Amino acid sequence: MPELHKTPALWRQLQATARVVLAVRGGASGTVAIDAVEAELRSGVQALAFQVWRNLGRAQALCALLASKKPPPAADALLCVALALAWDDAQAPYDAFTLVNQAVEAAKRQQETKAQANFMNACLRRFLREKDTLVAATQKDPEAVWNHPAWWITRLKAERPAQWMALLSAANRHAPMTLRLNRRRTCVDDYLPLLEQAQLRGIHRSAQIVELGQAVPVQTVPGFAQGMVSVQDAAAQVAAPLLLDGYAAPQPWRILDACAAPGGKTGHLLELADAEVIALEVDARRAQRIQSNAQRLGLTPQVVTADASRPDSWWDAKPFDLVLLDAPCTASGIVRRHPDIRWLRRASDVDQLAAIQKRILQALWPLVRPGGRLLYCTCSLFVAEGQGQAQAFLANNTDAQLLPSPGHLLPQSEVTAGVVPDNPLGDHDGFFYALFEKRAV
Ligand SMILES: C[S@@+](CC[C@H](N)C(=O)[O-])C[C@H]1O[C@@H](n2cnc3c(N)ncnc32)[C@H](O)[C@@H]1O
Repeated sequence: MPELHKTPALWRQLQATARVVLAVRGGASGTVAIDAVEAELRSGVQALAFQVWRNLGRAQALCALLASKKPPPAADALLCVALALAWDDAQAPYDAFTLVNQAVEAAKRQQETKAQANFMNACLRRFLREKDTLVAATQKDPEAVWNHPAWWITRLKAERPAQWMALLSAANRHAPMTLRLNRRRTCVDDYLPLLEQAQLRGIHRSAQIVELGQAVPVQTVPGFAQGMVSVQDAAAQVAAPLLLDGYAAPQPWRILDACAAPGGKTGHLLELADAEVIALEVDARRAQRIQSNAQRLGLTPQVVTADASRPDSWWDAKPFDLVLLDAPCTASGIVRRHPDIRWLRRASDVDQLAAIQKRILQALWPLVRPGGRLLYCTCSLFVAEGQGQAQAFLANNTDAQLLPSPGHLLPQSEVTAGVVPDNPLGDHDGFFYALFEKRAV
């Protein structure tokens, strides 16, 4: 008889989710930790883990009230998973009793938490009895209210006194699934009917941007396999046109996409321009993704695996017309898509990453030909990785001038003044853009 498809037991999913949460607490990225989950459990665990990260501040505060002594790491992670999923009836994927029963079952059935199963049972039963009082008691803890680490909240509050609450709320919402149309293969008029045939709602945002009414597995997006579309947030789609539009030097242009993997912006550049594009990436495994993404889109960048901050090791001394530097950053602007990031980062990462960004920016500037452009961007909300970086760069490089640039693209933003102005925009990730031109001598 054929085996009937069965959903894995919830206690197994909770065990795997707690392992993923523990891995991120230990410094692994959520994506890598979820990829390591066995295939049968993976999609369920991803949904649970995302919800846990969006509620982990509250769960940790509840855990501190319930357990006078912090349990060992594996038990603590499982306890936090149960509390994060059960504390709010409106969001809970299962009723609180089921979650508690299954979490205790999960604890009993694995070596690393077995010894704490009775203790966890006592904590979680008390939680069920006193839920409202306990939740109310966590209400004065900012980490519980905003579900971000305290250092992050403090930093955002200081940098954006008028917007920090809106930004933190936006970071806990779900992001839309946004497509970029490959204008070499389709256009809005041809593509929207394909979505309709697939019974998907497409919201037409611009010539190349279509937002889906609901997220679906990427393989089921019409025309994805045929390279008609890519999945890319609307803020990330600002990069290629910003760099290319209005650049008047004779073609073909020589373009460097530094820090290129997985190649989202490389593909966009090649969709828009007939140019020589060199896609540079320091991580060899990630560099392979540039190639496969470009292949799907029918594009041919030259992929080079090397360190952008060390041009002596890869540059052929031919200047670039245009350089796109999408620098490594805290990714604080894309936490709604990667809710683990806020728990992975440490306060010290901001300055460390800003120093790396500065080093790469300084190393690449001499590679731009006079009259050429460099677009600096990060998917960060923090000033040190955006406006601060751009201001320091302008102060240190008198041959650089700032062209009209969006500055910080903030979800839910209001306008504030500055050398690089903040930008008022709607529902997209947080990004920063500064476009520099090298004065012709
Ligand atoms: C923000 S991601 C780039 C995203 C990419 N531009 C896109 O649109 O798909 C930053 C990338 O820079 C790479 N990277 C970090 N340091 C680098 C360096 N020194 N040289 C080259 N690449 C680097 C990282 O491995 C990562 O793939």
